[in-house]
Amino acid sequence: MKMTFYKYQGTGNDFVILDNRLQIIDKKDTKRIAELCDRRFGIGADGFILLENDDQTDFKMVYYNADGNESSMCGNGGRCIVAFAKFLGVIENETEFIAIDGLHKAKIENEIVHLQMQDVLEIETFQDHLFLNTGSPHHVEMVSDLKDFEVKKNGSRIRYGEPYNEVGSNVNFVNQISSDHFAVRTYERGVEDETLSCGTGVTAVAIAMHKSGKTKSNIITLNTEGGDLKVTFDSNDNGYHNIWLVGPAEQVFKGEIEW
Ligand SMILES: N[C@@H](CCC[C@H](N)C(=O)O)C(=O)O
Repeated sequence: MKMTFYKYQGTGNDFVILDNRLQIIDKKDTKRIAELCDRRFGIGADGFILLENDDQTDFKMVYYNADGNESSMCGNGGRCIVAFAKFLGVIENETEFIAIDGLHKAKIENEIVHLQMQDVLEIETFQDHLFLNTGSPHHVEMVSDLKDFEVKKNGSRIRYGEPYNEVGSNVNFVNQISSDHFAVRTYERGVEDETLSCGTGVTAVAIAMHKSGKTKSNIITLNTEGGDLKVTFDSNDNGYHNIWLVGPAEQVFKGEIEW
């Protein structure tokens, strides 16, 4: 059967998105999803996303990594699916939708998508890194020379090493630019490579930098290889609340695939 697909990107993290409100897609077809995400033999993307109906919210987001496996939350994909829902006429400028990690609020202002992330109540602090879950698991480590840093080599070593092993973690390497501005490069599990940006990753970095005292600000700019994102939050003794990931999300092209 022929299906229309849409390609979106959010700060260079790119996704194939399909409208699956009629439940046409075989969601267990890992091989087909991986083929579509392949940059040489397919459309090419870091992830694959389905927009589906939900009884209680405006829509449901189902997220797969480029390897074809359903995974945990994708922040940039979340911003892109909000833009897609508006494009389809499913929402106007404000929404509540459901994803694998729970309910998300979002709004679109001047083409910029603001996505509310889950509260972060647990952060593990180690000598050279922090570990936290912002919808997806993230290892956050500061490095001195981010520009020339070997993200794929070091990221994959950490991702497959102790204590993460096969389940893995995404790995973020960070440089501080100013009191409230950081540069980030991320190795993503499930893509098994560096991506140009990771939304749950920059959210984790902003919170980790605040937790470790590198910044006192609760409005943080994150510079990724694919563009700038902002993360804002409130914090108290219990953790981090009212967390918002803010940035652009753009439809790049659409086409037809055989499914
Ligand atoms: N690109 C994403 C993260 C997607 C999920 C991740 N690869 C995982 O499996 O944990 C983002 O923007 O958050």
